[in-house]
Amino acid sequence: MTADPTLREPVIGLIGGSGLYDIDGLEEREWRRVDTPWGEPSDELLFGRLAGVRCVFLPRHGRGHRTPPSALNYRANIDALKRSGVTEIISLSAVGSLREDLAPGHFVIVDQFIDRTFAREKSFFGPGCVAHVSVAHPVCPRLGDALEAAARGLSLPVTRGGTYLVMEGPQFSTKAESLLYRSWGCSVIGMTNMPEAKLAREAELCYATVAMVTDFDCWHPDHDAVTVDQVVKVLFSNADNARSLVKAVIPALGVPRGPCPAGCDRALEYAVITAPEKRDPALVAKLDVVAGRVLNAA
Ligand SMILES: CSC[C@H]1O[C@H](OP(=O)(O)O)[C@H](O)[C@@H]1O
Ligand SMILES: Nc1ncnc2[nH]cnc12
Repeated sequence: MTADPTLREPVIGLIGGSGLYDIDGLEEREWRRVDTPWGEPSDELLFGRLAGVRCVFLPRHGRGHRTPPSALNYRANIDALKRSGVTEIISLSAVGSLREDLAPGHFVIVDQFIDRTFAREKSFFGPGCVAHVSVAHPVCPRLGDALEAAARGLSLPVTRGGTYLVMEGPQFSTKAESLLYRSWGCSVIGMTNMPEAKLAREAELCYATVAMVTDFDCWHPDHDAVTVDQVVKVLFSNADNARSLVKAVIPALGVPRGPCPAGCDRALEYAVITAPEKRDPALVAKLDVVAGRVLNAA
């Protein structure tokens, strides 16, 4: 407990992408099933402490990598993390590079996304309770600062800022698509960070991604096509660096925190537009953990 009532003990949520199905070094570790009104999360969640700081880890594709990007239950994953007490989420994701200077092994702390996904549930809200949150700045700068400082402290090759193009997949891009995304100024490409980042914002959770480059996608003259074996080779060394990064950043994030300076934890303040008497009680009940702060306010 902290003496100052305006400060909260942070609980760090970690979403592990391809190649990251567990987190070592956790004390008091325990895998626990978490039920949600949105269905099943990708797997049980791993609870524990790193350097005394409470952490909750979720392997995005499940242990053994069972679920492809389009079939992930992003709503259940974010709800499960929030109902486990998580206050901020660090996503660790494999990506292809769309820039010559971002070679395999490079980490990019992205600050923007272009969402080209089309076959996913993208909101907790809907008929009976309509809300529109801002995702103009989808990444929490406070988390980005902490991740950048930790990565630089470890001398990891890291770039702060960049746009992550989120494609539907599961196939990798055509060369024409890859060239198009480069012409849009995108830095990296992957299949999972949307709607994850949008849902984290709806759930008023700070969110940041460490995009870990595994390949040059197919635009690069020296890399004709992406293959999983090529990706996997880099994935495991990236995963080792990601574990070191997590260990380095957690103590910095573990100090009692006030409100998010960027307002991530108040994203719903003016977002719900449906008149209280017109709201669907069943949907409002489902939204209890995600949006109870604003929906249940007197
Ligand atoms: C195995 S390469 C393709 C796969 O990896 C990335 O997923 P994640 O963000 O969970 O690391 C990419 O988006 C694809 O889903
Ligand atoms: N080139 C690529 N395209 C989409 N997702 C990826 N994940 C890793 N590499 C990727």
